[in-house]
Amino acid sequence: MSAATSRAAPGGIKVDLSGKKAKKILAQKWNKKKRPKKTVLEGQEISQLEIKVKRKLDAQSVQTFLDLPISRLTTKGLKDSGFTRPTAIQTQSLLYSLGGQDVLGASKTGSGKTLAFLIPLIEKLYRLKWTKMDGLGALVITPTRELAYQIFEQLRDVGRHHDFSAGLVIGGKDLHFESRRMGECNIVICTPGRLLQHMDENPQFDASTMKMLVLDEADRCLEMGFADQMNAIVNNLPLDRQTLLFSATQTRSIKDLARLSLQNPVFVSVHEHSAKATPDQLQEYYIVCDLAQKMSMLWSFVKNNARKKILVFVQCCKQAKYFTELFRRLRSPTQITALYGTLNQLRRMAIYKEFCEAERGVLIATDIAARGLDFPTVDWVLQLDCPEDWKIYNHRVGRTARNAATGSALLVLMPSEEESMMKQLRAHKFTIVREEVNPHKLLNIQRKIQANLASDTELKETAKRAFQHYIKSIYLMKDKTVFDVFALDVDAFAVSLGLAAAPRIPFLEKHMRIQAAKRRKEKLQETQTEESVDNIPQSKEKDKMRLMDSSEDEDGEDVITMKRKDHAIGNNDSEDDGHDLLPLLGRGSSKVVTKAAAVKKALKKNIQLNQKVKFDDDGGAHEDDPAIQPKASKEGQLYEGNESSEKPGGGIDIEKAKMVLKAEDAFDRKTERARIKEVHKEKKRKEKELKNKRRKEQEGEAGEDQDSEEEDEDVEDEEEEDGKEPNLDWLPDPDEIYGKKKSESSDSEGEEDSSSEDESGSKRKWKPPKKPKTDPSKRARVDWEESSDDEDLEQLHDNEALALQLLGN
Ligand SMILES: Nc1ncnc2c1ncn2[C@@H]1O[C@H](COP(=O)(O)OP(=O)(O)OP(=O)(O)O)[C@@H](O)[C@H]1O
Repeated sequence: MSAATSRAAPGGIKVDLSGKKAKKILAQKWNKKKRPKKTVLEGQEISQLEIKVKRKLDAQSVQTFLDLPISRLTTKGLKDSGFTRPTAIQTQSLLYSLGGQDVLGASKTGSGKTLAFLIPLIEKLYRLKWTKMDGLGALVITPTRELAYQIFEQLRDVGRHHDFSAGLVIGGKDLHFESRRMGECNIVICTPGRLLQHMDENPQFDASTMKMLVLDEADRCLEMGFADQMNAIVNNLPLDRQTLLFSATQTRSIKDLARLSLQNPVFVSVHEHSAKATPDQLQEYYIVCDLAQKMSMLWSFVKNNARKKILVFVQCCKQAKYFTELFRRLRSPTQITALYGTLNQLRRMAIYKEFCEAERGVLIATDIAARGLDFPTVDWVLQLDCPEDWKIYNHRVGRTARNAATGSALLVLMPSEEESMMKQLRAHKFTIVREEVNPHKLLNIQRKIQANLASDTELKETAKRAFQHYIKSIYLMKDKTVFDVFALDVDAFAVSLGLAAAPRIPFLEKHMRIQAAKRRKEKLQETQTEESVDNIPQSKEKDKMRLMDSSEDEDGEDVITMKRKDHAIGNNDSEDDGHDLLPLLGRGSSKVVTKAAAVKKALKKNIQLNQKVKFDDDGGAHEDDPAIQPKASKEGQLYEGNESSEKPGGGIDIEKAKMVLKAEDAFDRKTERARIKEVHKEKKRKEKELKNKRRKEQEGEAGEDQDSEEEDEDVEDEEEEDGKEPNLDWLPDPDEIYGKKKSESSDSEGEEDSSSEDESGSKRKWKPPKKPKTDPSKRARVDWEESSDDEDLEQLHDNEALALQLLGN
């Protein structure tokens, strides 16, 4: 078999055939006299094989691959690769697939499904006497690049004595580069995304000749959002093909796909009646620990198992990246690497191969490593973060204890995840033993982490992103019975990652705001229809909460720490029902209840309103309820006197009420001004008395003249105050300015006005004072004055509502 990749192929496999030179070689080989001779031999064998496959074989009679109707070249390849006895799934499925039937196969992880579909694939093309010139004969679709690569490697191994060309189409390379090679491939192993791209953009892609389709881990392809595309792919392939579909987990979606793509399939489920879902030799454990403990837990585990080969699963790429970088800085006692989707392809492949070859070490990976990957001799699978569901759990733990080897798996669950996840796992026949964490054995590395982050801003950024992406991935999880983002102690989690405080999580804040708004709208609609009086105090309470909450929202703080049992994304309203988000989001407080409406409702029910108590300067309490206080203005008194006649039929004359309110306001203002004036007068009087007393003591009679002048001044002031309506306090103080100028004149002669005379006492011509350029205090005062009008207006509106109540009595 030749491989249409640029890699050198071991074991006599012919390598990359492309370009003019390759075509020339191909033509020469084709013309060699040896070729027809070989074809005659092959023809004879093929005829025998055709007869054999039609015979009904008993699975019990199959001990080795030689017992099966498999070509000599394939059995030789199998033997050379170390495979002599087929596994259960291989025997069971080969009995049908070699005969040309469609097969839907399921078996435990590591039980040899890859060979179960590769052998019939090779045999099919061989028996069809497929040559390089016949184009595409078989297509294998698999979810991840690593898995595609692994299948490709196994194909090269077992098919080493055949003369087919095979190619990997997994992206990461130029589309034209792949296009050229695809035209020369008899077998293409691909990921669904890249295959679709070729179908859409590569005119040379021709699947019309195809005879065999393999869907490996098809359920994963469907989960990755390729359901429609997968259906489109299979519908565009020739109908006279054979289709094989294999997975360790059979789901509803896979059965739907099988219905579409397989014709009269044979269902081969080897371990269907097994008491345990996972390989018998796999030991499964779980522990419960808090999110903030996970870091120490991982470090302790790595330290204690430094001689082992460990695969660690985490929730997202950023975590894998951060943990790896951090542990390297902390001088991990063993080699530590990370495998995740956002790495470039070459790096991914290099890491994958490195871990395959390693005897010990730690690989921190996301779920791209969960399916199908066959890392040899993994001792431990540690699931630091809970898997999405039982299927992912199954695939993850399946990376150890493969093909009769032993292995152990440890699942770390948070208290909020335990009940629901364990229920799910037990329902699917996973036998997991709970272990207790020995707190004394946990190595606390928090200080070390913090120290590292303090000296490395890049690492700190990585930690921040790990935090945010983890929260986001939990939030996006479908199964809200297991994953409750609001149950997470984010502050403690941030600290455990070495961060001083929890970074903001804007998407979550936004989500919560949207949810709150939605609920408010719903509530508004509800309360509009049922004006239940019993709701009044609640509404008030909720309104208060809403206001508090909105401010909290804006700050973006304390959003996560509150508990909530579910938080469906999108429109899953029904799930939200019955869960209490009120304390934070003001759920149900959506109706904006005006004061007037509240008062009306209260009055209807004779609810006693709270009384506002005002304290005067001497600490005396006065009730400030306008309903109790008598009207002070003329208009008010008049209105009060005629109150009963003013509201015929119990109605309220709002215009009149407003007018009375205005008059009352004006009266209040006047009274207040008079009070202030009185206070000033009193103060000045006291000052004057004091001065007089002093002067009398010091100067005797001479002080009397001075006093009378001052007295006059005071009188003037008072008169001015009496007469002035507008407040002119904001104007610059002329005394201050002139005084200043006077003192400045001596310092800056040149700036002095030419009209001003010297200090000899001659008259100074008045000039409007320059407005000080910056005088914040005064400007602030002007602003305040301006805004006070608005406040007055607001006050007016508030008072209006109170007046309504007043009038309604
Ligand atoms: N007949 C066999 N004899 C010995 N070893 C085998 C045989 N068939 C497969 N193996 C080995 O068993 C291991 C697991 O095989 P394979 O990866 O095909 O399992 P799988 O069922 O596809 O697992 P998964 O469900 O995880 O994808 C591989 O290392 C493979 O080389």
